[in-house]
Amino acid sequence: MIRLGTRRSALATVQATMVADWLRELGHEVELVPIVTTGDVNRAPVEQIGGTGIFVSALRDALLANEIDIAVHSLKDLPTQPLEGLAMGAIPVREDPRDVLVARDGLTLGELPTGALVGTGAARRVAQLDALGLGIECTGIRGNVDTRIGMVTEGKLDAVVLARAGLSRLGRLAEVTETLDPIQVLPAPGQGALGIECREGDTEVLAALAPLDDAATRAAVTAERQLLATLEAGCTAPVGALAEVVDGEDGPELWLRGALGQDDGVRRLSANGPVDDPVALGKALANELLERT
Ligand SMILES: NCc1[nH]cc(CCC(=O)O)c1CC(=O)O
Repeated sequence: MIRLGTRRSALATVQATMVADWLRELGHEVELVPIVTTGDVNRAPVEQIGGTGIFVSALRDALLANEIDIAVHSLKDLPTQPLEGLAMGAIPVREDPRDVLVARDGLTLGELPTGALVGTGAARRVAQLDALGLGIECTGIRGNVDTRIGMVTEGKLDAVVLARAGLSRLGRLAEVTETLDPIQVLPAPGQGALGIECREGDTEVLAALAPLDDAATRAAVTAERQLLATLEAGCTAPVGALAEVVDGEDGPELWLRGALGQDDGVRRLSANGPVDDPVALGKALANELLERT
């Protein structure tokens, strides 16, 4: 029996159930174990509670305490620093990594009037939206997907920006009014991907998870997360990144784009590298972003 730890939110539950179903299809027995994290209990802005890891610490503690065998994380919420004793057993095929707009009256970003109120507290999204010079105003919000979309439906906000992957998993893509082009808004490093953690050296669980891993997704998110780590930033930093395996002249290569919000605007750069060294690519692009500042 594999004990799978999950947060109780609708999105976390859907994600955990997906992973449980994949494992069951492979012939494993799986039990869901609900875990409450600081991020679920505390309604204050994420930046104030202490940033990185507030949604994952309790899950990781439960893994180390042998109360659960695997933890399913949204990779974008997972700190880049590896934790002693834990291993990333699988990174499954990623969902569409882009951000989306859910606006009143079916509006797109360019159709929002000057002064429109857009709900998002994420520094990455605020920096990139400001850089577009649309005259819209970003305001911080917290709460689950339902609460956020509700603020648009109830007329308290003109729009909210969310991860497409979350809406897709919750079956709410119909409410999307525009999918944001990464040329304008780069997603958070790891957005749309799941990270399935287990205990290091737990060979049975590692073997069970291995078939769920997708090499291209792992290469892409490794480059994105290395960029974030080299910038010494966390999930609350104004950093966007998106890597993809693309067809190069001599076969597949990794293409990484990065955005760094600063006082005077957003800096963007991109670079290509070999698929088998995503860490070097992430470091190189991060250093280039820093050099130009
Ligand atoms: N920060 C919360 C969070 N963590 C993961 C997702 C979406 C799913 C994903 O990116 O895998 C979301 C919601 C959002 O940003 O809209």
